[in-house]
Amino acid sequence: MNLKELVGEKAAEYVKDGMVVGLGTGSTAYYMVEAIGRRVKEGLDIVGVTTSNRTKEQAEGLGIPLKSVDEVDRIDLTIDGADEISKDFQGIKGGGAAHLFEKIVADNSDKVIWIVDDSKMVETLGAFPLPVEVIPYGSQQLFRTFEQKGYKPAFRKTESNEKLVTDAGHYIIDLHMEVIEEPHSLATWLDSLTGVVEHGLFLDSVNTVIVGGENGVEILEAR
Ligand SMILES: O=C[C@H](O)[C@H](O)[C@H](O)COP(=O)(O)O
Repeated sequence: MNLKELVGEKAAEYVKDGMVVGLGTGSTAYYMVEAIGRRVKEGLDIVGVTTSNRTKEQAEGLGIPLKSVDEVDRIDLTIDGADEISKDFQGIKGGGAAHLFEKIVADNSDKVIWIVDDSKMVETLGAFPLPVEVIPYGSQQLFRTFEQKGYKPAFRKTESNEKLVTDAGHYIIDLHMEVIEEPHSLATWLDSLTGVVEHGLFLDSVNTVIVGGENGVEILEAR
């Protein structure tokens, strides 16, 4: 079993009958969705809320009952992957371009679990490029603003070298900052920019991190 599968299966154990469960996106979340799908086939009674078209297709294929985020009062638990997690449990997400829907689902969840392998645990955020989801109209102007700040922006591209379009119809500009000393002030600044829909800084968001390493699974309580 690889580390992504290990943490995915561990996280699925947190899901109980009657829960509304946020289903994250990515190669690690994939295994969690598979594990929940197996439990649903065995009789687990839950409703899933997906965070991307990819996860929706996977969950539908597994027969997991689904509702949209707007059809539920509240989400009991969301399980998702992450791209980087700092010592104080702040995170970067969006490597799979799903962070807008993921943040909406996380913000409406009573509890959030992230599942990662230990290579994602870092001292300080920033080595992973920070995804910023932007409205196409005016996006070149935002690109210039990021360039002037020295953030080394790059539009996320598809394999055919087109600008990637997210599930919500936006572009992504990745910021290559190397080190993010003050994630909260950066988040406040990004939030203030017209045309920025959402960025990949998930601050004070996670409750529990399940980390897979060569010695097995470690469970870290963040808050
Ligand atoms: O947009 C994608 C999500 O934020 C993912 O959860 C994140 O990129 C981690 O993905 P993976 O488990 O594939 O490394």
